[in-house]
Amino acid sequence: MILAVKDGNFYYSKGKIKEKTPFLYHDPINFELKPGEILSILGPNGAGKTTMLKCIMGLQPWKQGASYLDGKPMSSLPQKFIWQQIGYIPQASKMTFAYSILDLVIMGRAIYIGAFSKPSDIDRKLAFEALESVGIAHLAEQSCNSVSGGELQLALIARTLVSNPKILVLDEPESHLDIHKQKIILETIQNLVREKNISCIINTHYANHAIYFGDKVLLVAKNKPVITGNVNELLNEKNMLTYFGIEVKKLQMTNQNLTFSVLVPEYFGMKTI
Ligand SMILES: Nc1ncnc2c1ncn2[C@@H]1O[C@H](COP(=O)(O)OP(=O)(O)OP(=O)(O)O)[C@@H](O)[C@H]1O
Repeated sequence: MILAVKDGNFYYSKGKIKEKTPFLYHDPINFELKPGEILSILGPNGAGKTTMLKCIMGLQPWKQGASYLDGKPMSSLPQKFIWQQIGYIPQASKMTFAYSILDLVIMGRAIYIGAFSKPSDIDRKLAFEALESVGIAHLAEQSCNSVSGGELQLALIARTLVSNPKILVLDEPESHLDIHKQKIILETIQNLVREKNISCIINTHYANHAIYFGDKVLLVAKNKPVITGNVNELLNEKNMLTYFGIEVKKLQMTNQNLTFSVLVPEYFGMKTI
């Protein structure tokens, strides 16, 4: 399935104020995402990344332009069909329902379970395996209300895994996770994309995570051109200064004949150890 956005732009209406509201993005959004591709969206706080994800999926209608699934305008497609294709994981938020973590994940199977049917043993098994794959199977019977924000985030990712989406959309999935859980999430996303040949859009504050995926990036910031392209070309010292106002060094490391790039903020180099 190919997801495309053509000439997308958006503004939040200012209630009754008649003045013309400027567009949130300096330029219209344009990209095409094929199976097996990962697009990382990077930009400072308030640049409009979450809004962009919502517009891309149709949760927030573009004020200009449109999103397309396999060439068909998303606005013309049934909601049920769209949500069978897209697995969306919003930013972590506290759940107020007393479901168990396992039940939360089983809900991800809803599109495969008949309206009047109960989840089968297979649904339960798949849900448990998804919890294992993100490293929190030990929390299966615990209530959603009694786990940490990061653990809940992992459970929401597991819930999306069991629904077998063709397009995975994640809004800052690593933001509440410790460094080991971040690794699990990054590897899980990359394996899913490769093995199931799905596509993925991820909002992230971690430029190095985008480099890890090594695929496409979209850079956005207030009053700056929106640019899209290859991670290795766009995530450089000049663009980090332009889009984030921070000086970084792009370092190259070689390990077992593989060369990796990493962006290191200059302030790390200013301290003497
Ligand atoms: N419902 C809303 N009504 C009006 N303005 C909004 C609304 N939601 C967000 N905004 C504003 O739109 C801008 C973009 O918000 P958005 O949440 O998309 O940014 P973001 O890049 O995801 O930020 P962050 O990195 O901090 O999560 C911000 O200035 C925000 O205050």
